Amino acid sequence: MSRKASDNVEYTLRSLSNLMGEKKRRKQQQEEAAAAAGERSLIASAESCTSINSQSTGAGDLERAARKQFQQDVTPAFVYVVSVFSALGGFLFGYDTGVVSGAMLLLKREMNLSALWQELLVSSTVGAAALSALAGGVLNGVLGRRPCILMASLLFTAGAVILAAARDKETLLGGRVVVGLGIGIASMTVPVYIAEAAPPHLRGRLVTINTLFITGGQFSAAVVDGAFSYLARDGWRYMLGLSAVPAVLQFLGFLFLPESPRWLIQKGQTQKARRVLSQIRGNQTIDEEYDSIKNSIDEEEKEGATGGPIIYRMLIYPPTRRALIVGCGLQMFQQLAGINTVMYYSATILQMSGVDDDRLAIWLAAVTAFTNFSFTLLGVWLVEKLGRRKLTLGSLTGTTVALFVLALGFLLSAQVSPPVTFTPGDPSGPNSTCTQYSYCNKCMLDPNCGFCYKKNGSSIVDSSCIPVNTESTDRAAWGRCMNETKSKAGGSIWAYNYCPTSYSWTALLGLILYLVFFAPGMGPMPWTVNSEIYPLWARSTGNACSSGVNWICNVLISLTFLHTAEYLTYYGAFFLYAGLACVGLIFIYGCLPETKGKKLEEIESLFESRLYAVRMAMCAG
Ligand SMILES: O[C@H]1[C@H](O)[C@@H](O)[C@H](O)[C@@H](O)[C@H]1O
Repeated sequence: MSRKASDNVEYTLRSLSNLMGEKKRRKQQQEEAAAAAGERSLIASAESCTSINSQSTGAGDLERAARKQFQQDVTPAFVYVVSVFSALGGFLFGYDTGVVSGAMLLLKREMNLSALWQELLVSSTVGAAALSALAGGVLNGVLGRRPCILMASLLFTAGAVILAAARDKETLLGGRVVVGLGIGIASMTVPVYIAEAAPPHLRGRLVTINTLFITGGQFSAAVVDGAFSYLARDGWRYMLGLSAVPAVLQFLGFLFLPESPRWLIQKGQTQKARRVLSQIRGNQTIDEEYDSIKNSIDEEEKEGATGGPIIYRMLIYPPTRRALIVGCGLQMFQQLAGINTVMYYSATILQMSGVDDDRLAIWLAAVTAFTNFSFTLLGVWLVEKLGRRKLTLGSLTGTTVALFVLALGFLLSAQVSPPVTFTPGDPSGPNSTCTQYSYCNKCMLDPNCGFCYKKNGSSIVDSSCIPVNTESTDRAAWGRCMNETKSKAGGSIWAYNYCPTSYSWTALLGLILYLVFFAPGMGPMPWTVNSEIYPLWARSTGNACSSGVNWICNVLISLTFLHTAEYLTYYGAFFLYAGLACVGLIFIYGCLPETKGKKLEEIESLFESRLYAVRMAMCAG
């Protein structure tokens, strides 16, 4: 692209930002310095968790008023443009991880995929994301944030094209790995980039927007899956290929967006860093911010003279070691609380609750994704009001209760599981285990069997356990439920993966409660907190490790869910997640400090030994 074209687009982006912010800024220019000074002293006074509790006092009112004034005065719209273009990486993360379940329904028929290949196509992306998130630490440190985001958008685009054009399953696998590599890099770079560009009072909100985009991507994927599921052929090509659109948009946008000023200062590119800082801070004076970043880098360089790989230096230096434990712990408990299992099995949970139309279940899964999205929006609003700590603790407490309700729902459903009342002759011979089960619950837990029944009013009659069709789980291998999958008046109903009981609403209640509580806090906070708790020299590596932990735990939970459910039953699996969430609650209560409103350069001190212990005791008290 020519220099002139690049200048034009940059000019357009700047004009867009100016249009949104300049007028108001000029009008209130004289008041800026006073408001900024007020903000700085207020931020300094908000040092400890206890000061957050003082919001109802007169000082709290004053703080709120000054903060509001400050935000109106000096937040240039350019920082929002930067955040939204970066968060397209989050959108693609959500879209590409979410779209595959709907695409798989069509793919497995058209490409005749075995269960192993289906599993491979889903988990190869998450596995590749784990690897590239870990590698992203080195890339971020060496190349900078901007080239990494550009690289991720290229990978997203290439992956989408490969997938849309694939003629065989091997090419599909290649495409899914390429997309996974993009997801991993984007997931660790975007939060860091936004956090480094944002002003302290907006940082939490802007980084949380990235998670809003992740859940927005998951919701869009569910809608696209629903819409293209009506296409008899090649619907999956559109589902998988459409992600090229936001990927290309992000690539083009990032050709004109700047590198992170903190990375530039670290690399000694001071003139460029100053230019970028003034670009993202508008007319606000940047000297103080520049000096504070520069000083902290100089200090880090003095302290970090010990040498050795960054991860080693992080581990031997107590503040960064503590930050790493907090960051990785948050990401681990986010996944161990089972979000992706709950999302993935939402259709099953909904079917359990009496939705016995497949297509309706797909659309209701979109409603689930929308609930996750809209409650993440609540998180965007709450993060600068409640702070990270309160929001995370409140969210995980609710999530734990919801997991108990979900488990209870499955338990009650298992206890009142309908019996098998009718055992038809088995054409596949006496070897089928399915026809030997006497209750639906046993039948449901065996992946090879399904429950075929009729309804007489509200009672279940003529019920049998029959092997599932090898081509599709939405019908039986033989017998009455071989053709009929839906409930017609007096017809047979095929229940795969669930049992029809009158307690299923409890699981539905658990599902709704889960999303309402998880989405505003446990969904976004692990990403947000990780983007801010490490000093600059350790930021890339810290985020690479914690994102890697997130993806590894994601694979672990998704791959083991079915086996866990087989050994422990469904309710056992959800009781296990609830137990893990309780452990997470204790961990977060004891270790997560409040970072709201602090400059990135101040946050390291929160993890210094004596202060850390005192602060954590104060927060806990
Ligand atoms: O923060 C996100 C979000 O909560 C998503 O819904 C979930 O699928 C991801 O695994 C998680 O990292």
